[in-house]
Amino acid sequence: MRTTTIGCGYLGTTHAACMAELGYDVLGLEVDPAKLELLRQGIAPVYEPGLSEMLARHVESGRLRFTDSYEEAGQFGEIHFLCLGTPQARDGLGADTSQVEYAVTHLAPHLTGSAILVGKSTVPVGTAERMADILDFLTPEGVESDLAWNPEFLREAHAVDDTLRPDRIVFGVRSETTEKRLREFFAPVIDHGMPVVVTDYATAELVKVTANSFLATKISFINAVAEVCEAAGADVVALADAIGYDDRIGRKMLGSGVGFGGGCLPKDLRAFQHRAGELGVDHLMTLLGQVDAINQHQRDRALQIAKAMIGGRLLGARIAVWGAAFKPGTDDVRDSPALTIAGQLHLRGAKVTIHDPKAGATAVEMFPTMGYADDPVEACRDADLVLHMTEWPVFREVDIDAVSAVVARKQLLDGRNILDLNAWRAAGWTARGLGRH
Ligand SMILES: NC(=O)C1=CN([C@@H]2O[C@H](COP(=O)(O)OP(=O)(O)OC[C@H]3O[C@@H](n4cnc5c(N)ncnc54)[C@H](O)[C@@H]3O)[C@@H](O)[C@H]2O)C=CC1
Ligand SMILES: O=C(O)[C@H]1O[C@H](OP(=O)(O)OP(=O)(O)OC[C@H]2O[C@@H](n3ccc(=O)[nH]c3=O)[C@H](O)[C@@H]2O)[C@H](O)[C@@H](O)[C@@H]1O
Repeated sequence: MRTTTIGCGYLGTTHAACMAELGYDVLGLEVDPAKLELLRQGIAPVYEPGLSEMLARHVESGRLRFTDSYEEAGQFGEIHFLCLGTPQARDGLGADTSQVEYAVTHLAPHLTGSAILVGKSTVPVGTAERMADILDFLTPEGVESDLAWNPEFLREAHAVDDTLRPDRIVFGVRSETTEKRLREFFAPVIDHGMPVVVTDYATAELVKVTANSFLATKISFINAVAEVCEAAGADVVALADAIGYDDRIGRKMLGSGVGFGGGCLPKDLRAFQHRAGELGVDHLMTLLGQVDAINQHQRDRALQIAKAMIGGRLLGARIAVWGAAFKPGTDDVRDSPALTIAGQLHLRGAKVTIHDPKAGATAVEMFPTMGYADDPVEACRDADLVLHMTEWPVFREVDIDAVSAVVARKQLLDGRNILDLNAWRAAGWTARGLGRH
């Protein structure tokens, strides 16, 4: 069977390669010429563990191809996945759905046979209904079309595995025929006992933003508690372990530190906040606003602590920053706490040197004027302070003596509350976390 993936960024590239892995003939559509060129050569435009090998293999075999033509995509297959970006709107908190709307508008006139458009992008509730109206209006006579919303829950750094083995699938549909066809399409993924939730458009759209907002709330909650721990002399890591043993709470997403970033959690939280406001649900709007504010505050807090550690004067101070990606396992620096904090220090006159195992190139694109080093120890040469901002394993495994030998002052701030502070202290360092002993 043939299928298309419209929009080949972090989500779409993984989706396209994984659908080829499941045995489908896949055509990916991407409008960015630089990305398209890479994709056509079988090179992933983003770093994601396991993705580049899979992509190269399927491009080589011809099972996976790429185009920038909506006409070709419309005629290629009958199931079309919409993986377009939905960034935060330039003029407010809401989501910009123009890429999705463009795709539906340009794909619909070229559809053939009996086509289904399957939205995977994260959108404000009400978008699918609107897209279905556009689709109905633009579908050529004699062609059958339908729209489904199938939100995506994959995590970057685990994207391939999460796509091939998701923990649930949600289908927002308006017809049983479409549900049946989607179940058939996803049959290789729908494992025995894996929950499949079939629902309406609005619920499917809301499941996605609710899930991300809940995860964000957990993180902001523990970070707010970390500040209490700091004030009271308690340890937030031991606290999170203790509450996490309760199954009803769980330890996941209770990692404290500089907070959440990335291309999704922050913008989805804000878009949901905005939509809740539009729908007149003020309590939710206020709650989500607080979650966002607490998260932003973690970055300021880390900045203030860093400044205090070097005696209050950033101008001319040398600061090593370990990590640029918004989390380990990716080269994605969108709304990254590490890069935001590094950028702020740089703008205030500090000489910042960053090392990130995979996100160096994407970070340079965003902040070309900061310093970059090829390894964690080199980043620390002559540093007055080392900031651990993204918890790549290489930073946990670093040779403390080697770092001690190159720094100007032995000072460490662990912004992810994950390093063994006592080991650093034993080597003569002033080492601190956020809300931690
Ligand atoms: N990145 C992730 O881990 C996840 C993302 N999502 C959602 O999936 C959607 C896509 O996210 P990402 O892949 O991260 O965004 P992205 O920005 O990396 O990818 C979007 C891609 O679409 C392309 N594009 C833009 N306009 C186009 C058009 N008119 N026609 C064809 N292609 C076009 C862009 O050039 C880009 O490559 C968003 O709604 C996001 O919230 C959902 C779950 C996970
Ligand atoms: O919609 C999306 O794009 C995706 O957003 C998140 O996935 P992702 O952004 O890849 O990363 P997470 O692992 O959720 O981490 C998000 C941020 O929270 C931070 N985080 C995570 C966990 C934690 O305990 N503490 C914490 O600060 C991470 O450092 C990172 O900055 C969700 O986990 C996915 O289910 C969802 O599909």
